[in-house]
Amino acid sequence: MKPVVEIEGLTKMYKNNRGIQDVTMTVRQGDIYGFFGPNGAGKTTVMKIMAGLSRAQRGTVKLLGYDVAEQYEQAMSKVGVLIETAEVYSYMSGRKNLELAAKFYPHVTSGRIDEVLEIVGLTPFQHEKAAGYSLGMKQRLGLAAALLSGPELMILDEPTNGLDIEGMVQMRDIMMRLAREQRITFLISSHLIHEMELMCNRIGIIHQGRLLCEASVPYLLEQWESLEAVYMHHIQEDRKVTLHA
Ligand SMILES: Nc1ncnc2c1ncn2[C@@H]1O[C@H](COP(=O)(O)OP(=O)(O)OP(=O)(O)O)[C@@H](O)[C@H]1O
Repeated sequence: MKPVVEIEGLTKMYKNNRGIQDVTMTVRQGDIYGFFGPNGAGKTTVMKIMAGLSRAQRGTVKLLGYDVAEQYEQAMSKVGVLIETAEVYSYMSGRKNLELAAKFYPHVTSGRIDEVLEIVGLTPFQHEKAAGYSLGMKQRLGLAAALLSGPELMILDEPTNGLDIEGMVQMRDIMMRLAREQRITFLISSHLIHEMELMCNRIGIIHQGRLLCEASVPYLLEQWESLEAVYMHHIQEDRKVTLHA
């Protein structure tokens, strides 16, 4: 499978000496790649650099073969992004929010807005003000906005964060259906390991700014009882290395 995301040696350290160090990872076409790490591990930092919202000090990011820092427009042309919580104008209806987002894409038609509303299950609520939407509905509206341009790759930072069980299941079902039926590749960050186990075929584990492991989920589950066990093993090994360094 050809790589859709190629990240090499990505480093960005903030003044407080936190950040990410030498992160190298690969997402292949058709993956639902789980980018797993606890709070503060560095997931958002990596994703912001990927989306061109922040600059790395070292390293490169290629999306669909294009370097984000040097060929930004080509790199992002088939990429949908949802970083942190969806930006939703609550005084507008769900549909009006999408019409506003569609202005960034000259080729997006009103028919495409109908399609994405249908995909995320918001068709019956499209004319209601977003102020009355639940958090899950707002996240699904954000997902719809990210889908407008018909992306091949979706970069989603904690898309299920803060959702209740029903909201999580709905979001997960939509993403898995899009991957299966529309062959969209997903890079999804989360601090919920069970979510990753249910949804992802590959996983990258980041801890304190460093990628500790990248592997296929079925391969890991042949050797370990759960991804939680994989994670605990890797952070314990990492602590030993840090202790002896
Ligand atoms: N602008 C900033 N200035 C200083 N430190 C920052 C800044 N942004 C992030 N950090 C620090 O860098 C580290 C990585 O943060 P990041 O937000 O990328 O982690 P995360 O894995 O996305 O965590 P979370 O799930 O809590 O969002 C954290 O220790 C955080 O405190």
